[in-house]
Amino acid sequence: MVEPANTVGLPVNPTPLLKDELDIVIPTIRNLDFLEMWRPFLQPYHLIIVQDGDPSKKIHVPEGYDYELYNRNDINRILGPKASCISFKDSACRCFGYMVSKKKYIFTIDDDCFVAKDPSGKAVNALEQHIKNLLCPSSPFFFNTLYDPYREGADFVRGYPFSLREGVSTAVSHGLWLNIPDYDAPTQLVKPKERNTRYVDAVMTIPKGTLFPMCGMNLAFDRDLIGPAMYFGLMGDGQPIGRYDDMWAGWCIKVICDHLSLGVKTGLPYIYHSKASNPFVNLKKEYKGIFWQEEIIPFFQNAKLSKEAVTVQQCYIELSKLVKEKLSSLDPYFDKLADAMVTWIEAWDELNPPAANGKA
Ligand SMILES: O=c1ccn([C@@H]2O[C@H](COP(=O)(O)OP(=O)(O)O[C@H]3O[C@@H](CO)[C@H](O)[C@H]3O)[C@@H](O)[C@H]2O)c(=O)[nH]1
Ligand SMILES: [Mn+2]
Repeated sequence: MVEPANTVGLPVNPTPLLKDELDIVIPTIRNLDFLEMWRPFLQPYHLIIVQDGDPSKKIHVPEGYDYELYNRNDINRILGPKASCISFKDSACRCFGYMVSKKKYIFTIDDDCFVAKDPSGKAVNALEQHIKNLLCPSSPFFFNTLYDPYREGADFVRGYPFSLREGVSTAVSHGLWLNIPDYDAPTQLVKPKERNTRYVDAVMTIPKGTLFPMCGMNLAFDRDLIGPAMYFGLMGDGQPIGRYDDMWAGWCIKVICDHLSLGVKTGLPYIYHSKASNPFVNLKKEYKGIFWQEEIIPFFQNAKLSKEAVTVQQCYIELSKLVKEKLSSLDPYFDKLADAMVTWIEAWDELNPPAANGKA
Protein backbone atom coordinates (compact mmCIF):
# COMPACT_ATOMS: atom_id res chain seq x y z
CA MET A 1 0.00 0.00 0.00
CA VAL A 2 1.52 3.34 -1.05
CA GLU A 3 1.82 5.61 1.96
CA PRO A 4 0.11 9.01 1.31
CA ALA A 5 2.64 11.82 1.02
CA ASN A 6 3.16 13.46 4.37
CA THR A 7 1.21 16.65 3.84
CA VAL A 8 0.71 17.46 7.51
CA GLY A 9 1.54 21.14 8.06
CA LEU A 10 1.94 21.84 4.36
CA PRO A 11 -0.35 24.66 3.12
CA VAL A 12 -3.38 23.23 1.36
CA ASN A 13 -2.84 25.59 -1.57
CA PRO A 14 0.63 27.15 -1.42
CA THR A 15 0.59 30.85 -2.34
CA PRO A 16 2.13 31.44 -5.79
CA LEU A 17 5.31 33.52 -5.71
CA LEU A 18 4.25 35.68 -8.71
CA LYS A 19 7.88 36.71 -8.92
CA ASP A 20 7.60 37.58 -12.63
CA GLU A 21 4.25 39.32 -12.22
CA LEU A 22 5.05 41.62 -9.32
CA ASP A 23 7.31 44.64 -8.78
CA ILE A 24 8.30 46.08 -5.43
CA VAL A 25 8.31 49.89 -5.38
CA ILE A 26 10.39 51.67 -2.73
CA PRO A 27 10.55 55.46 -2.35
CA THR A 28 13.77 56.47 -0.66
CA ILE A 29 16.01 59.25 0.56
CA ARG A 30 18.14 56.81 2.57
CA ASN A 31 20.22 53.70 1.96
CA LEU A 32 18.36 50.42 1.53
CA ASP A 33 20.05 48.25 4.15
CA PHE A 34 16.57 47.37 5.44
CA LEU A 35 16.40 44.97 2.48
CA GLU A 36 18.91 42.69 4.21
CA MET A 37 16.22 41.63 6.69
CA TRP A 38 13.70 41.10 3.87
CA ARG A 39 16.10 39.06 1.72
CA PRO A 40 14.45 35.62 2.35
CA PHE A 41 11.09 37.01 1.21
CA LEU A 42 11.92 39.74 -1.33
CA GLN A 43 15.16 38.80 -3.09
CA PRO A 44 13.42 36.88 -5.94
CA TYR A 45 11.51 40.03 -6.93
CA HIS A 46 12.39 42.97 -9.14
CA LEU A 47 12.66 46.28 -7.28
CA ILE A 48 11.74 49.70 -8.63
CA ILE A 49 13.53 52.25 -6.46
CA VAL A 50 12.34 55.84 -6.69
CA GLN A 51 15.12 58.01 -5.30
CA ASP A 52 13.76 61.27 -3.95
CA GLY A 53 15.70 64.39 -3.07
CA ASP A 54 19.22 65.05 -4.36
CA PRO A 55 19.72 62.99 -7.54
CA SER A 56 23.50 63.17 -7.19
CA LYS A 57 23.35 61.18 -3.93
CA LYS A 58 24.37 57.52 -4.36
CA ILE A 59 21.82 55.07 -2.97
CA HIS A 60 23.35 51.77 -1.86
CA VAL A 61 21.29 48.72 -2.81
CA PRO A 62 22.34 45.47 -1.08
CA GLU A 63 24.01 42.87 -3.34
CA GLY A 64 21.86 40.24 -4.99
CA TYR A 65 18.75 42.30 -5.63
CA ASP A 66 17.54 42.89 -9.18
CA TYR A 67 16.45 46.52 -9.48
CA GLU A 68 15.95 49.62 -11.52
CA LEU A 69 16.49 53.00 -9.89
CA TYR A 70 14.98 56.34 -10.93
CA ASN A 71 16.05 59.70 -9.52
CA ARG A 72 14.58 63.12 -10.28
CA ASN A 73 16.70 63.55 -13.40
CA ASP A 74 15.36 60.24 -14.75
CA ILE A 75 11.76 61.22 -14.00
CA ASN A 76 12.23 64.55 -15.79
CA ARG A 77 13.94 62.85 -18.74
CA ILE A 78 11.24 60.18 -19.09
CA LEU A 79 8.16 62.33 -18.54
CA GLY A 80 9.35 65.70 -19.82
CA PRO A 81 6.85 68.43 -18.86
CA LYS A 82 4.48 65.80 -17.46
CA ALA A 83 7.04 65.20 -14.67
CA SER A 84 5.32 68.16 -12.99
CA CYS A 85 2.71 65.72 -11.67
CA ILE A 86 5.30 63.69 -9.73
CA SER A 87 5.98 65.11 -6.26
CA PHE A 88 9.47 65.99 -5.10
CA LYS A 89 10.68 65.69 -1.50
CA ASP A 90 7.73 63.60 -0.40
CA SER A 91 7.16 59.84 -0.44
CA ALA A 92 4.40 60.59 -2.98
CA CYS A 93 7.16 60.22 -5.60
CA ARG A 94 6.68 56.47 -5.27
CA CYS A 95 3.77 56.53 -7.70
CA PHE A 96 6.27 57.05 -10.54
CA GLY A 97 7.32 53.47 -9.82
CA TYR A 98 3.75 52.27 -10.35
CA MET A 99 3.70 54.04 -13.71
CA VAL A 100 6.96 52.63 -15.10
CA SER A 101 6.32 49.08 -13.91
CA LYS A 102 5.17 46.57 -16.51
CA LYS A 103 3.91 44.02 -14.03
CA LYS A 104 0.39 43.11 -12.96
CA TYR A 105 0.99 43.55 -9.22
CA ILE A 106 2.74 46.16 -7.10
CA PHE A 107 3.93 45.93 -3.51
CA THR A 108 5.15 49.23 -2.06
CA ILE A 109 7.01 49.49 1.23
CA ASP A 110 8.86 52.23 3.09
CA ASP A 111 12.58 51.86 3.79
CA ASP A 112 12.05 51.98 7.57
CA CYS A 113 9.72 49.00 7.57
CA PHE A 114 11.12 45.67 8.72
CA VAL A 115 9.92 42.07 9.00
CA ALA A 116 7.37 41.78 11.84
CA LYS A 117 6.93 38.76 14.08
CA ASP A 118 3.50 37.22 14.66
CA PRO A 119 2.41 36.32 18.24
CA SER A 120 4.06 32.90 17.88
CA GLY A 121 7.37 34.63 17.11
CA LYS A 122 7.32 33.57 13.45
CA ALA A 123 8.65 36.07 10.88
CA VAL A 124 5.79 37.48 8.80
CA ASN A 125 6.20 37.17 5.05
CA ALA A 126 4.19 40.31 4.34
CA LEU A 127 4.42 39.92 0.57
CA GLU A 128 3.04 36.38 0.66
CA GLN A 129 0.02 37.60 2.66
CA HIS A 130 -0.56 40.51 0.27
CA ILE A 131 -0.52 38.06 -2.64
CA LYS A 132 -3.03 35.85 -0.79
CA ASN A 133 -5.25 38.89 -0.18
CA LEU A 134 -5.07 39.98 -3.83
CA LEU A 135 -5.66 36.52 -5.29
CA CYS A 136 -8.80 35.81 -3.33
CA PRO A 137 -12.10 37.68 -3.74
CA SER A 138 -13.45 40.57 -1.65
CA SER A 139 -16.94 40.91 -0.20
CA PRO A 140 -17.78 44.67 -0.23
CA PHE A 141 -21.56 44.40 -0.55
CA PHE A 142 -22.39 42.63 2.73
CA PHE A 143 -20.21 42.45 5.85
CA ASN A 144 -19.09 38.99 6.91
CA THR A 145 -18.85 38.96 10.72
CA LEU A 146 -16.30 36.17 10.66
CA TYR A 147 -14.04 38.49 8.64
CA ASP A 148 -12.35 37.02 5.54
CA PRO A 149 -14.68 34.17 4.46
CA TYR A 150 -12.18 32.87 1.90
CA ARG A 151 -9.49 32.19 4.49
CA GLU A 152 -8.75 28.60 5.51
CA GLY A 153 -10.81 27.76 8.58
CA ALA A 154 -13.41 30.49 7.97
CA ASP A 155 -16.49 30.91 5.76
CA PHE A 156 -19.57 33.01 5.23
CA VAL A 157 -21.80 33.01 8.27
CA ARG A 158 -25.49 32.16 8.47
CA GLY A 159 -27.62 34.86 6.83
CA TYR A 160 -24.97 35.82 4.33
CA PRO A 161 -26.75 35.96 0.93
CA PHE A 162 -25.62 33.09 -1.28
CA SER A 163 -26.01 35.36 -4.30
CA LEU A 164 -23.11 37.45 -2.94
CA ARG A 165 -20.75 34.68 -1.90
CA GLU A 166 -18.76 34.61 -5.15
CA GLY A 167 -17.38 38.03 -4.15
CA VAL A 168 -15.56 40.45 -6.45
CA SER A 169 -11.96 40.83 -7.63
CA THR A 170 -9.61 42.34 -5.08
CA ALA A 171 -7.80 45.47 -6.26
CA VAL A 172 -6.02 46.61 -3.10
CA SER A 173 -4.45 44.94 -0.05
CA HIS A 174 -3.70 47.39 2.77
CA GLY A 175 -1.33 46.08 5.43
CA LEU A 176 -0.70 47.38 8.94
CA TRP A 177 2.23 48.15 11.21
CA LEU A 178 3.61 47.05 14.57
CA ASN A 179 5.69 49.41 16.73
CA ILE A 180 5.39 52.95 15.26
CA PRO A 181 1.73 53.35 14.16
CA ASP A 182 0.90 55.63 11.26
CA TYR A 183 -0.46 58.45 13.44
CA ASP A 184 -0.97 62.03 12.30
CA ALA A 185 1.26 64.69 13.86
CA PRO A 186 -1.18 65.91 16.57
CA THR A 187 -1.69 62.32 17.78
CA GLN A 188 2.05 61.68 17.59
CA LEU A 189 2.67 64.82 19.67
CA VAL A 190 0.27 63.87 22.47
CA LYS A 191 1.25 60.20 22.45
CA PRO A 192 4.98 60.20 21.62
CA LYS A 193 5.68 56.92 23.34
CA GLU A 194 2.66 54.96 22.09
CA ARG A 195 3.63 51.82 20.22
CA ASN A 196 1.32 49.39 18.50
CA THR A 197 1.89 45.95 20.00
CA ARG A 198 -1.51 44.53 19.03
CA TYR A 199 -1.34 41.92 16.28
CA VAL A 200 -4.91 41.38 15.07
CA ASP A 201 -5.13 38.17 13.05
CA ALA A 202 -7.77 39.38 10.56
CA VAL A 203 -8.26 40.54 6.98
CA MET A 204 -11.42 42.48 6.16
CA THR A 205 -13.01 43.85 3.04
CA ILE A 206 -13.78 47.53 3.49
CA PRO A 207 -17.49 47.79 2.77
CA LYS A 208 -18.75 49.57 -0.33
CA GLY A 209 -19.50 53.23 0.39
CA THR A 210 -16.97 53.44 3.19
CA LEU A 211 -13.77 55.46 2.83
CA PHE A 212 -10.60 54.63 4.74
CA PRO A 213 -7.20 56.27 5.49
CA MET A 214 -4.87 54.39 3.12
CA CYS A 215 -1.25 54.27 4.29
CA GLY A 216 1.40 53.77 1.66
CA MET A 217 3.88 52.14 4.04
CA ASN A 218 2.81 48.51 3.49
CA LEU A 219 0.49 48.37 0.47
CA ALA A 220 -0.11 46.09 -2.48
CA PHE A 221 -2.44 46.37 -5.42
CA ASP A 222 -3.45 44.91 -8.76
CA ARG A 223 -2.02 47.40 -11.25
CA ASP A 224 -4.24 46.12 -14.08
CA LEU A 225 -7.38 46.65 -12.01
CA ILE A 226 -6.65 49.98 -10.29
CA GLY A 227 -3.15 51.19 -11.20
CA PRO A 228 -4.14 54.39 -13.08
CA ALA A 229 -5.99 55.62 -9.97
CA MET A 230 -3.01 55.12 -7.64
CA TYR A 231 -1.77 58.68 -8.13
CA PHE A 232 -0.28 60.00 -4.90
CA GLY A 233 -1.01 63.64 -5.74
CA LEU A 234 0.98 66.85 -5.52
CA MET A 235 2.81 66.90 -2.19
CA GLY A 236 6.09 68.10 -0.71
CA ASP A 237 8.34 70.66 -2.36
CA GLY A 238 6.42 73.69 -3.62
CA GLN A 239 3.09 72.35 -2.36
CA PRO A 240 0.98 73.58 0.60
CA ILE A 241 0.59 70.07 1.96
CA GLY A 242 2.47 66.84 2.60
CA ARG A 243 1.79 63.38 4.04
CA TYR A 244 -1.62 63.28 2.42
CA ASP A 245 -0.32 61.52 -0.69
CA ASP A 246 -1.47 58.05 0.26
CA MET A 247 -4.65 59.41 1.83
CA TRP A 248 -5.63 61.19 -1.39
CA ALA A 249 -4.92 58.10 -3.45
CA GLY A 250 -6.89 55.98 -0.98
CA TRP A 251 -9.97 58.14 -1.25
CA CYS A 252 -9.78 58.18 -5.06
CA ILE A 253 -9.24 54.42 -5.44
CA LYS A 254 -12.02 53.57 -2.97
CA VAL A 255 -14.61 55.67 -4.86
CA ILE A 256 -13.47 54.05 -8.11
CA CYS A 257 -13.33 50.51 -6.68
CA ASP A 258 -16.87 50.96 -5.35
CA HIS A 259 -17.99 52.19 -8.78
CA LEU A 260 -16.30 49.32 -10.65
CA SER A 261 -17.26 46.67 -8.03
CA LEU A 262 -13.68 45.96 -7.01
CA GLY A 263 -12.58 45.05 -3.49
CA VAL A 264 -10.26 46.76 -1.02
CA LYS A 265 -8.97 44.77 1.95
CA THR A 266 -7.23 45.83 5.15
CA GLY A 267 -5.58 43.97 8.00
CA LEU A 268 -2.85 41.34 7.68
CA PRO A 269 0.03 41.54 6.87
CA TYR A 270 1.90 43.51 9.49
CA ILE A 271 5.33 45.01 9.05
CA TYR A 272 7.48 46.42 11.85
CA HIS A 273 7.69 50.21 11.42
CA SER A 274 10.92 51.30 13.04
CA LYS A 275 11.27 55.08 12.61
CA ALA A 276 9.02 57.82 13.94
CA SER A 277 9.37 60.84 11.71
CA ASN A 278 9.57 64.25 13.37
CA PRO A 279 6.09 65.25 14.59
CA PHE A 280 6.81 68.98 14.32
CA VAL A 281 7.97 68.62 10.72
CA ASN A 282 4.95 66.41 10.10
CA LEU A 283 2.60 68.98 11.65
CA LYS A 284 3.84 71.64 9.25
CA LYS A 285 3.27 69.27 6.31
CA GLU A 286 -0.13 68.05 7.49
CA TYR A 287 -1.80 71.03 9.08
CA LYS A 288 -3.76 72.26 6.06
CA GLY A 289 -4.84 68.70 5.37
CA ILE A 290 -6.20 68.36 8.89
CA PHE A 291 -8.86 71.01 8.31
CA TRP A 292 -9.23 70.55 4.53
CA GLN A 293 -10.12 66.91 5.02
CA GLU A 294 -13.31 67.91 6.84
CA GLU A 295 -14.47 69.16 3.41
CA ILE A 296 -12.62 66.59 1.29
CA ILE A 297 -14.19 63.55 2.95
CA PRO A 298 -17.82 64.65 2.30
CA PHE A 299 -16.73 65.41 -1.28
CA PHE A 300 -15.58 61.82 -1.79
CA GLN A 301 -18.56 60.42 0.12
CA ASN A 302 -20.88 62.20 -2.32
CA ALA A 303 -18.81 61.78 -5.49
CA LYS A 304 -20.90 60.09 -8.19
CA LEU A 305 -19.30 58.62 -11.30
CA SER A 306 -21.36 58.14 -14.45
CA LYS A 307 -22.32 54.74 -15.81
CA GLU A 308 -20.32 55.68 -18.93
CA ALA A 309 -17.17 55.59 -16.80
CA VAL A 310 -16.22 51.94 -17.23
CA THR A 311 -12.41 52.13 -17.19
CA VAL A 312 -10.19 53.36 -14.35
CA GLN A 313 -8.90 56.18 -16.56
CA GLN A 314 -12.44 57.33 -17.40
CA CYS A 315 -13.40 57.21 -13.71
CA TYR A 316 -10.27 59.11 -12.75
CA ILE A 317 -10.80 61.86 -15.31
CA GLU A 318 -14.41 62.25 -14.13
CA LEU A 319 -13.13 62.47 -10.56
CA SER A 320 -10.59 65.13 -11.56
CA LYS A 321 -13.41 67.22 -13.05
CA LEU A 322 -15.40 66.90 -9.82
CA VAL A 323 -12.31 67.94 -7.82
CA LYS A 324 -11.90 71.02 -10.01
CA GLU A 325 -15.60 71.87 -9.79
CA LYS A 326 -16.21 71.23 -6.10
CA LEU A 327 -12.89 71.61 -4.25
CA SER A 328 -11.20 74.55 -6.01
CA SER A 329 -13.29 76.89 -3.85
CA LEU A 330 -11.65 75.33 -0.79
CA ASP A 331 -8.19 76.31 -2.05
CA PRO A 332 -6.61 77.02 -5.48
CA TYR A 333 -4.37 74.01 -4.72
CA PHE A 334 -7.22 71.68 -5.74
CA ASP A 335 -7.46 73.36 -9.14
CA LYS A 336 -3.77 72.53 -9.64
CA LEU A 337 -4.28 69.03 -8.25
CA ALA A 338 -7.19 68.37 -10.62
CA ASP A 339 -4.97 69.33 -13.56
CA ALA A 340 -2.17 67.15 -12.21
CA MET A 341 -4.60 64.21 -12.04
CA VAL A 342 -5.19 64.62 -15.78
CA THR A 343 -1.46 64.93 -16.47
CA TRP A 344 -0.90 61.75 -14.45
CA ILE A 345 -3.40 59.82 -16.63
CA GLU A 346 -1.83 61.22 -19.82
CA ALA A 347 1.61 60.17 -18.61
CA TRP A 348 0.30 56.76 -17.50
CA ASP A 349 -1.29 56.12 -20.89
CA GLU A 350 1.87 57.29 -22.67
CA LEU A 351 4.02 54.80 -20.73
CA ASN A 352 1.36 52.07 -20.75
CA PRO A 353 -0.26 52.17 -24.22
CA PRO A 354 -3.01 49.57 -24.71
CA ALA A 355 -1.40 46.43 -26.18
CA ALA A 356 -2.34 45.32 -29.69
CA ASN A 357 -5.03 43.12 -28.13
CA GLY A 358 -6.51 46.24 -26.51
CA LYS A 359 -5.33 45.20 -23.03
CA ALA A 360 -3.89 48.25 -21.25
O1 LIG B 1 10.96 63.53 1.29
C1 LIG B 1 10.87 62.29 1.42
C2 LIG B 1 10.67 61.67 2.68
C3 LIG B 1 10.61 60.30 2.77
N1 LIG B 1 10.71 59.55 1.66
C4 LIG B 1 10.62 58.07 1.75
O2 LIG B 1 9.25 57.78 1.99
C5 LIG B 1 9.12 56.74 2.95
C6 LIG B 1 8.36 57.27 4.15
O3 LIG B 1 9.20 58.16 4.80
P1 LIG B 1 9.29 58.16 6.43
O4 LIG B 1 9.34 56.76 6.90
O5 LIG B 1 10.37 59.07 6.84
O6 LIG B 1 7.90 58.85 6.81
P2 LIG B 1 6.75 58.30 7.74
O7 LIG B 1 6.17 59.47 8.45
O8 LIG B 1 7.13 57.16 8.59
O9 LIG B 1 5.82 57.76 6.57
C7 LIG B 1 4.42 57.91 6.63
O10 LIG B 1 4.02 59.02 5.90
C8 LIG B 1 3.70 58.58 4.58
C9 LIG B 1 4.29 59.54 3.67
O11 LIG B 1 3.25 60.37 3.18
C10 LIG B 1 4.26 57.20 4.48
O12 LIG B 1 3.84 56.38 3.47
C11 LIG B 1 3.81 56.81 5.81
O13 LIG B 1 4.27 55.59 6.17
C12 LIG B 1 10.53 56.25 3.22
O14 LIG B 1 10.79 55.16 2.39
C13 LIG B 1 11.40 57.46 2.89
O15 LIG B 1 12.71 57.07 2.48
C14 LIG B 1 10.85 60.12 0.41
O16 LIG B 1 10.92 59.40 -0.62
N2 LIG B 1 10.93 61.48 0.31
MN1 LIG C 1 8.37 55.61 8.37
